[in-house]
Amino acid sequence: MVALVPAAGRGVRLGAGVPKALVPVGGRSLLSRAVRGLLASGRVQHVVVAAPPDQVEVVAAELAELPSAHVVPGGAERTDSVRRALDAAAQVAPDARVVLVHDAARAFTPASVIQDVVDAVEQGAPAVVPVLPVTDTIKQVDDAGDVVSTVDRARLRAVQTPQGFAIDVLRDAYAAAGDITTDDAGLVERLGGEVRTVPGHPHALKITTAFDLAIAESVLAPAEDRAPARTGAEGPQDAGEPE
Ligand SMILES: Nc1ccn([C@@H]2O[C@H](COP(=O)(O)OP(=O)(O)OP(=O)(O)O)[C@@H](O)[C@H]2O)c(=O)n1
Ligand SMILES: C[C@](O)(CO)[C@H](O)COP(=O)(O)O
Repeated sequence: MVALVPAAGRGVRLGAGVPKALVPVGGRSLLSRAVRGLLASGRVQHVVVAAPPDQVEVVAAELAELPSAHVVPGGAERTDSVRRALDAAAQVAPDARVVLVHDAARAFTPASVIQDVVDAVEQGAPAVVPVLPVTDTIKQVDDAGDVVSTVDRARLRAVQTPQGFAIDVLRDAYAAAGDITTDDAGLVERLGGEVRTVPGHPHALKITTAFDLAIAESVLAPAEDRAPARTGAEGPQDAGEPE
């Protein structure tokens, strides 16, 4: 089993000043956590990471402890990064029949989600995505931002990663891809391919904004990695800090 990890994004919405994949949470980068999570699932033997093109050596050093992780330069769009990793997978894992595509930004995805996706592909589904029901009311608006309608959310799902594929299905989808898409299963859909869903998990959220990062630091990072809680015995706090 080979997993592709697109990690070449800049993280503009996070605004951390470094590529998002290299942002640490609890002393370990999002990328390192995502790759270790895939390997710890017990279902992934090889990982191909698409790094920001100017950070390939930095990313390789970040993953140096993980000999099953390989690093290639990513591209301008997520689709370009996945395509480059998929091409490299032919050398890294030539016998792989199943491939996962997993955002570095979904660094806290539970092993059970990874295992469920792999199981569904191995049981014959050509493409599998983990999903969550939409919990907010959804409205469609016009160009002015005025509400046009309220969408029936009963059949809406928010899509996470890892997304799993029979590797030939993903190769065919990328060979046919004309435009960029926001997810890989979208390319399979365009070819009329079947895409199955399995339950996702709130912890598999995509860390996109500073708020998401705060959630990761305070809730998702293992307790031993978190900054110690204040006891009140540390002495005076910074001026201006709320009591
Ligand atoms: N050219 C790109 C753009 C995105 N990604 C990866 O795709 C995943 C999902 O993208 P997103 O979370 O939107 O990351 P960014 O593109 O970095 O975010 P932003 O749009 O805020 O810059 C991330 O792991 C990101 O590194 C990638 O490999 N190559
Ligand atoms: C692949 C993905 O994470 C599934 O939700 C998502 O589509 C990525 O989209 P982004 O706009 O590039 O963050």
